[in-house]
Amino acid sequence: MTLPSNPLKVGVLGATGTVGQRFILLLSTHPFFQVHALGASARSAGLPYKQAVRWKQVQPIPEAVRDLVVKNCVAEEFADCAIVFSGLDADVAGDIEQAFRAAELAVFSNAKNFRRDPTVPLIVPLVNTSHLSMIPYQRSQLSLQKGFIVTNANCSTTGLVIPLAALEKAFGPIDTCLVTTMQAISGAGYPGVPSFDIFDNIVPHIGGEEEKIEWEAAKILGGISDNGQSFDLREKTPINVSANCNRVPVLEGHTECVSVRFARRPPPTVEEAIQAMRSFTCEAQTAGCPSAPREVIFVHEEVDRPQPRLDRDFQKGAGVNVGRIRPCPVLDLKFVVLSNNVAIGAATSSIINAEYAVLTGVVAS
Ligand SMILES: NC(=O)C1=CN([C@@H]2O[C@H](COP(=O)(O)OP(=O)(O)OC[C@H]3O[C@@H](n4cnc5c(N)ncnc54)[C@H](OP(=O)(O)O)[C@@H]3O)[C@@H](O)[C@H]2O)C=CC1
Ligand SMILES: N[C@@H](CC(=O)OP(=O)(O)O)C(=O)O
Repeated sequence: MTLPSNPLKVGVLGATGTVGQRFILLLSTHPFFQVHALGASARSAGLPYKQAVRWKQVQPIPEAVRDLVVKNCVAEEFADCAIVFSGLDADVAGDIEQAFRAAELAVFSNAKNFRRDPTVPLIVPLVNTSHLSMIPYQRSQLSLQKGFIVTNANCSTTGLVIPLAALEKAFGPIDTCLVTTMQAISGAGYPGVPSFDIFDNIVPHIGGEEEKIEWEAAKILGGISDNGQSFDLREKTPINVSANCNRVPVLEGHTECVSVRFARRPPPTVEEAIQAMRSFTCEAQTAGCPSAPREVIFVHEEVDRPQPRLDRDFQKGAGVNVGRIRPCPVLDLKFVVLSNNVAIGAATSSIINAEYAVLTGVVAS
């Protein structure tokens, strides 16, 4: 593992948005990274950050970025950044991130645009940091020396696959998974869902969300071919996921009710599943990533937990909360997951991915 001798200069694209603001806060005290450049739309470019942003965080804007002038998202303006984090709106993220990669920049993105790309890793850092091994092939396909794109997953996918990974590690493949989400309004960015739609209400549709969860789980939980040139997408051990997604009047924290069936018979008991989740560890912890949670999965014993208001900030939102692990009379087991959609569901994941890339030499420090 290589610890950087000096802080690395990093850029944040979409710095004024919901995810961008979380990047700013997390990076302002980061031991490896120093915010050097901020990018957003033409509406914000040219303004000091404090003027461009509609700041919605509890903590004040960090001193070091208050007066940084926001730039247009063009690669030349970020040329001296070792890493660029992207919290860009998906409508523009595709072209911008591709241009940054072509300019030999290392891009860690929250946007959906490249998640299905056959050479782009889709990494939930508490599950599959090993997929970074695809980077040499991605670079070779584009004749690049340093540039690449790594994505992190949809926020609901992220909360789901972490307990699934723990269960699969202990008990082998899960073949069926039913999940019903209750997703916070911050997931829709700012200003997001109109108050008239969400106050005193539940909206039983989030465009494209169910398809993303159903597809992304297999890429994350699957392996990489022996030659390091393709993701296996679980062809040999299919994991069939069916998702129902709902927007609920919660500010932060996505809750998911999950039922699973294992390929192996007999399936694990509730006690065995609790033990597997509690003892689950990941490479990001072993490697010493500073933003990795101490406990990947915190299993609650109380019958009425996890709850978003009480549990979303546990471990700064970097791990996941699981509760109510119990037998399922239709499949094998069922449980509830709570993950912080703007932390491990977004900015924290990108940052841990970047920390791991630095520690393992994928990004030179
Ligand atoms: N919110 C969440 O929980 C999660 C979000 N994501 C993904 O992360 C990304 C950001 O989401 P979120 O922060 O919620 O979105 P927001 O709408 O809050 O922020 C979008 C950002 O994109 C910038 N932007 C918009 N248009 C352009 C443009 N033409 N050129 C350059 N920059 C532009 C905005 O800048 P300006 O202020 O100048 O308009 C703003 O900084 C999205 O792709 C989203 O899908 C992923 C996981 C979770
Ligand atoms: N769709 C998620 C947030 C999001 O932007 O997802 P994605 O990054 O997959 O587009 C939510 O509304 O809670």
